[in-house]
Amino acid sequence: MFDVTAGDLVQFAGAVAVSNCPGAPQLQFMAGRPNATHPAALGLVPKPEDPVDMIFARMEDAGFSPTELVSLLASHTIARSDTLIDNRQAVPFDSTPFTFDTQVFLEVLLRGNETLPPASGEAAAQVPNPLAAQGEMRLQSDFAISQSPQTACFWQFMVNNQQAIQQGFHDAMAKLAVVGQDTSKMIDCSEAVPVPVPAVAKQATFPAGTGPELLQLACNENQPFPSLATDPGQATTIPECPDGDTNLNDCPS
Ligand code: HEM
Ligand SMILES: [Ca+2]
Repeated sequence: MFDVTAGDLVQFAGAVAVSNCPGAPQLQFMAGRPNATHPAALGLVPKPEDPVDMIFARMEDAGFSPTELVSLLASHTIARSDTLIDNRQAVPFDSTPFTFDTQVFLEVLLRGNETLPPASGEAAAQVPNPLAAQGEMRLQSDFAISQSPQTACFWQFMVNNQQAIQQGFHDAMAKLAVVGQDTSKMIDCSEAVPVPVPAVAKQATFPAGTGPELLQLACNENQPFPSLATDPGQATTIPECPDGDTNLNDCPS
C-alpha cells in the first residue's frame, strides 16, 4: 500500500489530462515520490525570454539534452498562456490547443509581421507571429529553440510527424516525471492512465492566411521540409473550447 503524495497526484492528474487530447501518447505513471520539503530554487526553470543557451544549460542541469527538450515542447501543442499578454488569458501557442498534433512545430516556424508592435504585456517573451490577430502567440523561447543549430533539424523533423512527437513526448516525460527520484522505490501504475483519444486523421497544414513563404527554416542539413497544404479560407479561427465539449470551466459562458 502506497501513501499518495502531492507530487504523485500532480503527475497522475497530468497524465490523465493529457490523455483527453486527441493524438497524445499514453504517459507512464510511477507512484511513490516523497513529498517535497522545500520550494525549487529561483532561476531553475527557464523563462520564455531567456537566451537559448541558458535554456539548454538549465535543462542539461536536470539531465536533458537539447533534443529531449524539443520532445518535451510537444506539450506546447496543448498549451495557452494566462500571464504574458495584458488582460488576456488562454492565449494559445498553436491553432489547435486541444489537439496533440504537430501544428505547434509548424506554426513556431512562421514569420510574423515585424513592423507590428508586440501584444501589450511581456514583450521580450514574444516574437511576431502571423496569427496574432487570431489570438495566437509565439514564445521567444520556442522560436529560439527552433532556430538553434543544436535543435533546428530535430524541430523540423517533428513537423507532420505524429509518431515522432508521440514517442518523443512519451519517453522524455517518463524521464521528467522521475527527475531526482529513486525509481527502485516507486511502483509502475501506468495501467491506471487512460488510453488517449486517437489522433485526428489530419496532416499538418498551414493555417488559412499563412503559407510556406513565411517559413523560417534554420536546419542546414539535407533534410527536405514536408510539402504541406494550406487550409482554405480567409483566416484561421482558433477554438476556445475543445470540439464537442462546452462544459469545461475555462470555456466562455
Ligand atoms: C524552454 C522551456 C520552457 C519555457 C520557457 C516555457 C514557457 C512557457 C510559458 C511562458 C507558458 C505560459 C504560462 C502562462 O502564461 O500561463 C507555458 C505554458 C505551458 N507549458 Fe511551457 N515552457 C517550457 C517548457 C515546457 C515543458 C518542458 C513542458 C511540459 C513537459 C511545458 C508545458 C507547458 C504547458 C502544458 C503549458 C500550458 C499551461 C496552460 O495551458 O495553462 N512547457 N510554457
Ligand atoms: Ca495543437
